[in-house]
Amino acid sequence: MLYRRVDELREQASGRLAEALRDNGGTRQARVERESAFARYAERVAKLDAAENGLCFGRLDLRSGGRRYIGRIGILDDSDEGDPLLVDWRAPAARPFYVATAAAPEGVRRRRHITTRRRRVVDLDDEVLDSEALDTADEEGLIGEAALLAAVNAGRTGRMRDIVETLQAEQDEIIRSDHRGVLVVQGGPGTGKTAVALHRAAYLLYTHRHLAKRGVLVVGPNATFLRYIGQVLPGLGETNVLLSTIGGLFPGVDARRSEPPEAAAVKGRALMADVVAAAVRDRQAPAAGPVEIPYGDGTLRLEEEDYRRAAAVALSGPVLHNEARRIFVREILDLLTRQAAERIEAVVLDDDGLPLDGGDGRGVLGEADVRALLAAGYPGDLLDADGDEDGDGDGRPLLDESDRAELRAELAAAAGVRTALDAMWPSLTPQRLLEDLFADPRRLASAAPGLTGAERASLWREPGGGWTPADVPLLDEAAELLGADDRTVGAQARARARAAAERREQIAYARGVLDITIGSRSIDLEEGDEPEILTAADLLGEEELAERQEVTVHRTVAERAAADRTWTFGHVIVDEAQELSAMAWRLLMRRCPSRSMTIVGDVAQTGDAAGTSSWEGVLRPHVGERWRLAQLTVNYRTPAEIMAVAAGLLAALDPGLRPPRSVRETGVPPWRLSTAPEDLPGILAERAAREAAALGDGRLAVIVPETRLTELAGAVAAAVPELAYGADPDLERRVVMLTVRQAKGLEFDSVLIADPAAILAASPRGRNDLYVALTRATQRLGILHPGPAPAEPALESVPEVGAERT
Ligand SMILES: Nc1ncnc2c1ncn2[C@@H]1O[C@H](COP(=O)(O)OP(=O)(O)OP(=O)(O)O)[C@@H](O)[C@H]1O
Repeated sequence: MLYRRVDELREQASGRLAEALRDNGGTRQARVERESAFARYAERVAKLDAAENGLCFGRLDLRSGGRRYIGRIGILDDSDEGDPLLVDWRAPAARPFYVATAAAPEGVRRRRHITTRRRRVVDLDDEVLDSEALDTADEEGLIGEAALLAAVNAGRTGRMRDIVETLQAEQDEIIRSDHRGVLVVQGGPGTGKTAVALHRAAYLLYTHRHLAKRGVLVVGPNATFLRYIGQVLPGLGETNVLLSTIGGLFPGVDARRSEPPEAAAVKGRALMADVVAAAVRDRQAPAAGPVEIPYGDGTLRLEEEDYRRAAAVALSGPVLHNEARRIFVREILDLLTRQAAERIEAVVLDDDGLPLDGGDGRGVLGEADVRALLAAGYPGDLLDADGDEDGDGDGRPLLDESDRAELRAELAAAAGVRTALDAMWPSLTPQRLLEDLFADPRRLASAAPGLTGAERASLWREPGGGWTPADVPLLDEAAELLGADDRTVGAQARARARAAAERREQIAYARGVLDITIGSRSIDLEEGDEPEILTAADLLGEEELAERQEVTVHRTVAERAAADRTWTFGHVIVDEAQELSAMAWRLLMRRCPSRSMTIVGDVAQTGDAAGTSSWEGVLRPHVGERWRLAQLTVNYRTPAEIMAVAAGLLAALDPGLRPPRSVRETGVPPWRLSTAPEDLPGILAERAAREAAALGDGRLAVIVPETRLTELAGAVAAAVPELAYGADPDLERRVVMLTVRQAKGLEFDSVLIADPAAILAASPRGRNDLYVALTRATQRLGILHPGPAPAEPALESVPEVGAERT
């Protein structure tokens, strides 16, 4: 019945879409009508398509006798009242499906999980929530246990799936949290932090429609991870979302360069904000003695105190470097014009202030200059201006205003003046500021007195060669202090003129849409229509509607946001947030002035040297105490057998940390195998081939130390040709080789870890890294180590297998 209704709705929407496409009436009104209909029906069809699989997955039988179906979207019947046939999982009426228990049934008598394959119901699972059930209630407090276990045991595909069908109560609480500020979701590996964050984004976009206008930013640790989670939100019908790494958040910069972790760690420190600020200040008229500026065949001269005074004027207001430069340039040009004018006057006036006939070589300007001035018409003007005809030398300036303006313009264009200004106070892009800073140890020493010599040395590099992810927050910091440089200002002015013209058109267009929507309300209103679209016409002004049109007709919110460094988002989600440096947090906070953020992470999994070990330390500078912590405690990924090993490592990491409780056991213990060091590549290849064959359609990851990636990939690829590896490996391949850094946030049916001792030794956070590697598997785990097991009790506890078994 539901699919029949979906078909009807899709047919209606497609019919209208086709009509809009077919109709090519040429009047403006017709065009407006067509485009508006097109955007609306295209979106409707896309939402219906996204909901096709697993359309309805739940049923609530209420104690009051009613019945409610829960699904991916809301659907109304075709009656005049438009009664709900299917309740959207995000609607308040769906909530009991996720939270009702026998102890707190929330008016529910029976909860049914419905499993479908295509359009067929293939399984049902009922829970009766009554007092009898209370006696046998699941101590684990799991909701819809059978469906949940089926979901967590299912083979992986290399793409994250949504979990709307089996969300658990502690997850639902976070997803629907009405907390407006920063919500931190802390939980061990596999507790569904990523899943919860994405579902929260979908929930917020559904519940607070205005958020769609500013969009949601989802920040993840790397491109591979973003691709892994990339389908979840579109699959839930939400598209106003920008997925990005921190390195991707500075438009125009592709931060792919790599650098030693120590350099990245230095760049991530909060102190770098002061370094960048000092680097900018150092470019604002630094003391350098008198400045001589060649002009004509003489020189103009600025005393230090002159340009320092000009700098003080430029910095007297709250202005950015490049804006202040415009004031500084104005002041300096005033000074130079006065100086040049005086010299001209000194040349053309005699001691009594009376004009001479020509240059006599006195003053700074030579005869040639004076001849040039004469040729340019100055003396003619001078003589007139000075009332030369009566020869009274009445003290009025020789150069009138237009002469001075001309002289000023000439000075402004003179190469010598420009070079001097550029040296005293250059117009800077963030890129130029940082390139100059990193390339010059003296600049660094001046801007970064708080860093040690070795730390400063780690930052040194030649200009050019691209940017690293850790540079991006510094570029952003610099952009905040610099403002638009001269070239950008010109380009912006042109773009503004274009945008103004476009906007005028959009407003006219919006007016048309407004008229149509209001005028044809009764015709337009149909079941399944989002009521807010209709009321929007009553509530929105033309301006706002124009903005909406811009969104739907021209570019999506995500596209606009991606291209604009100063875009601020309605909500920001940060995944693997423990990896972010203090500087990255500063950047993110600027993107979200409302501080409406969901931050998910696990401090025990921090691998980045610049990463965090305490949420409090990270957040206090930005939100004080105004953040809330929510905890997830159940691990849906890693079976108990594997988690026992990881828990041992966690205890060694920090006895205060508790591992999450695994939701299931598989009966398959992890294993380890010791090889002769030289045999590791060969045996690893053989094991990978064997494991891949046993997995069928499942996914296998081989996690290796970064330093051995190339060597081991070569060996394994010889035995498993489909192996994916490299900078951005294809996770949909059945077998993939990854470093720990790449494996973060991902999961696989089976995992092989090669050379754990090298992973432990590779960084000061080696144990955290190994903990991450150990917790990637949903079913099976094997560890191969050259020589004896590393001296970690947790690893030693893993049963060792002979080379011939496993
Ligand atoms: N309620 C649920 N129903 C079904 N599957 C779930 C549920 N919660 C989590 N999962 C599954 O558990 C796995 C782990 O989830 P997720 O990747 O979100 O965990 P995480 O806490 O972000 O892990 P990590 O910190 O290791 O990155 C995913 O496959 C997810 O689909």
